[in-house]
Amino acid sequence: MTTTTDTTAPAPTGKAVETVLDARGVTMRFGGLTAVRDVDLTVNSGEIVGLIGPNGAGKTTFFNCLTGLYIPTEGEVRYKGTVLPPKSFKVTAAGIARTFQNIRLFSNMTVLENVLVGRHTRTKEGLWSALLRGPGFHKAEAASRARAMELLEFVGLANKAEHLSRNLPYGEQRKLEIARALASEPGLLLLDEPTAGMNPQETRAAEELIFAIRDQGIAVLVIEHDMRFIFNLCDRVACLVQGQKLIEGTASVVQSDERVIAAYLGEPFEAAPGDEEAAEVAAAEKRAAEAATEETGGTKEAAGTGATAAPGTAEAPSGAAPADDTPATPADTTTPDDDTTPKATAPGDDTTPSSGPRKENDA
Ligand SMILES: Nc1ncnc2c1ncn2[C@@H]1O[C@H](COP(=O)(O)OP(=O)(O)OP(=O)(O)O)[C@@H](O)[C@H]1O
Repeated sequence: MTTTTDTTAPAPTGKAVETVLDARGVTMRFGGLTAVRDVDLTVNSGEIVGLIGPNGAGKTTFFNCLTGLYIPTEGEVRYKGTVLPPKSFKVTAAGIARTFQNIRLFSNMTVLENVLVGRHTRTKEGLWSALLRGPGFHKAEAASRARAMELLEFVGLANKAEHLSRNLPYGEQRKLEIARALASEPGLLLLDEPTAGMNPQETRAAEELIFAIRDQGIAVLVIEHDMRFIFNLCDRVACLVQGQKLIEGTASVVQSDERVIAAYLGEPFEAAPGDEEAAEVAAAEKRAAEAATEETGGTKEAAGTGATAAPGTAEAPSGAAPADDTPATPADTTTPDDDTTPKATAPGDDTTPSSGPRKENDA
């Protein structure tokens, strides 16, 4: 095993910085579509690195290339110096764990059982041992349960160990996914939109949890659309646009980059009316409608109905539930399904993310 070690910069812990993940020239093509093009990315020990980009930019595809779900068309991925095997369970065993954009828990299992499933790559007991249930099996099982409880304590779910996972609120299901990923004792944790569908309090708690994970010596690579979250959290951020890495740097460099702002928010439409103009139009329409009512002697109610409908205040689209806010279904943690199917979002889809880069952020 060759280990890539960069000793030029000391890690926060005082230890030498080690390159945990080294992705070089990763390209992933699906027929004629190049979802990821020649992307390089490293994650060092002690780091939290963010991966951002508009919908369809190739972030999840890149994650899938890192975790053995996809074999990159070109390029190479190394974990602590060793080229990763092209099988997701082997990647997990090597030391990379992940969570999914769409929660994938075993909904009919308890919270504790879900974490125990995550430990399978770290337990040596085989089929015969499990069937015969000898002393070795019981000892290993007790150790696994103890570790699983420790992890539930760590994420704040110990008091719900015996609950069915499907009964947990959404934010807690996401925490449970993280606990399950940690159960494989990874050196690198990949989080795909960990705060999707969370309220601000849950998002803040998730931020604290990820800092705590980093403090335990686990490097983190996180995809997120919530820019405030990502710029608060990450030591470094890389932005993908249409499969290519547009920029990589510290939060302050990336969040003030005009290309990132343009890619995320879209170029402002020059003639777009501001709030003031919209209010003026609304007032003018109201006056006109009132005048018309007086002339025709129509009812006040009728006038009000038509007149007060200011442009842009037409019935707002109903708050779309997060795409992954569906009850978790039993799924093999190593055999995901959704991520292997093409998504509806086209490359370059400029759907505005939930929040854009915030300059006021002091990250
Ligand atoms: N298995 C697949 N087969 C064909 N095309 C795919 C496949 N997986 C992803 N794609 C396409 O690759 C492009 C990148 O998709 P990907 O899901 O990686 O983007 P993303 O940045 O993660 O988007 P989002 O933020 O919406 O999750 C999209 O155009 C998508 O339709």
